[in-house]
Amino acid sequence: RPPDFPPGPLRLPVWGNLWQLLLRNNKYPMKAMAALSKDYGNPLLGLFLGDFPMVVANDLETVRDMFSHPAFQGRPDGFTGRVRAFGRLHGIFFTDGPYWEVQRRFSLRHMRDYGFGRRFEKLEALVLEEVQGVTQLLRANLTPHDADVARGGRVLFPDVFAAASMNMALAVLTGTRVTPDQYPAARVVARHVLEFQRAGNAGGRAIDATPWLRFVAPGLSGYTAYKGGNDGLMHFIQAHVQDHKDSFDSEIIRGFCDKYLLEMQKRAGEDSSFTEMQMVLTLMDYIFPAATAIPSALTFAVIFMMRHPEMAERAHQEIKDVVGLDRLPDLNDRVDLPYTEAFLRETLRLTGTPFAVTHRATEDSYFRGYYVPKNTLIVPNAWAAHRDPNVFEKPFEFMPERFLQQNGQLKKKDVTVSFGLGKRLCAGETFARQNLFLFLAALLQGFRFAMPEGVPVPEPEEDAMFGFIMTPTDEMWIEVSERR
Ligand code: HEM
Repeated sequence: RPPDFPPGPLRLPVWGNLWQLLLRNNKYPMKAMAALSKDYGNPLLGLFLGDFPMVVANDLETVRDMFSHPAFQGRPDGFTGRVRAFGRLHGIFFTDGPYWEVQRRFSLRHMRDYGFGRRFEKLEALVLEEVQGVTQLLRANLTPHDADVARGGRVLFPDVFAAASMNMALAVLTGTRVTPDQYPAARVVARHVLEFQRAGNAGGRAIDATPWLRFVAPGLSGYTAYKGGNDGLMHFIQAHVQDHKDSFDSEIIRGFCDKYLLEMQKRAGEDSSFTEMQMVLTLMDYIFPAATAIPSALTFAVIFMMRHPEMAERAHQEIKDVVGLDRLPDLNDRVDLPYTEAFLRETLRLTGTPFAVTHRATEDSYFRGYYVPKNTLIVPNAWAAHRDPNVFEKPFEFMPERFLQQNGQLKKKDVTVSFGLGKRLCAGETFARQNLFLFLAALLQGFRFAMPEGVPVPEPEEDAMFGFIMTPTDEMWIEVSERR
């Protein structure tokens, strides 16, 4: 252990402290880390993942400071990032430094033109069409293309949201959408991406410590799911890119993909980071959270609706009073629906990304008086931060009202870190929050949900699946009834 490194257990051979984490809790590494941090009486834990030093923050204040530390804005250069793009680092999630800055800034600046990250009537209308499509399906107005997600009065979650959610991102990225006859194929892609999400996240994975595991145990190490999930999405995106290249017209820019092609044309001959591979990975980075994080968060919200019917009822009444039942809630209603918004925030607090996405120290530095060498893995344990008893009363309980003032209005400040903080803040936060709200409000307005007889309602704290994001239990067929 380096001198002045944060406290932690003895480093063991091969996997370093992964052994102790697995012993402590082999299902949820974020819980194992929180428990170890308690043992050492310190919110900051110093561990080793194989040969990599790793520093983990385990309470809200330390997590927030960690996110903002200027030396902690890198990403690990490891197996997880490189395997996505044939051994190179591309895209937004897994890059850092000037390359990442240029690419993140370019994507956000130009995606804004199509409504990403702001209010934009055209995109909002399109999203509401997608919400409408899902509510039609939930009302059992089924088309021949719905058989994979709706049968016998039951609907498959989170898959039911996948195509609609991908369409919202495609509207910005390519200006196209998947038509209902292509929904089953799009849902297969989203399933692949879900496997990718579940296989990922340095900080809990043996394959990051010992990449050779993929040769010995490709299935068990998560390699097959990770690589398969990535390749499934890559083929989907590459087909879109090929279509856009074939029909490209610099006078008619249909979305971010065309903007990127134009930029590549402008920079032809230059040694620049604007390459086709970077474009493909950027599109993938914006579509994979849309295909999985939004459907998973909505499914968790449905689970909380089943676990707390009285709270679903309260939100329903709020929507009924403000919007009525004859039209879908829209973004203008958002400010008048504080309980619905609080329901969403509470869902994200208790689910979401357990470790955000692992960061990397880009130089030797000190944090909270401890030495953190360059290239240390930086892990903000958001799971623990969101259960910090010094900040959240009854932290394990689902209590939307914790986000409300006495007068029922939303609290001005939201201290949670569901989307991270600082320079690496989730690039899709506004887009995600807006669209999650629109879908959730429609679900609360129009429907009740129940597990089939004899099947218990899941308890996310015990049975959600770990990965980059927490995802709901697999194969959730839920009974849906319409509110009248
Ligand atoms: C429930 C929904 C979502 C949650 C909870 C969420 C959360 C997060 C978190 C915690 C991070 C990592 C922040 C960090 O490294 O410190 C992140 C990164 C990111 N998110 Fe999201 N996200 C969601 C949806 C979306 C959506 C819908 C998109 C795009 C359409 C998106 C795009 C991104 C991108 C591109 C990054 C990488 C940012 C970077 O490395 O610079 N996210 N997200």
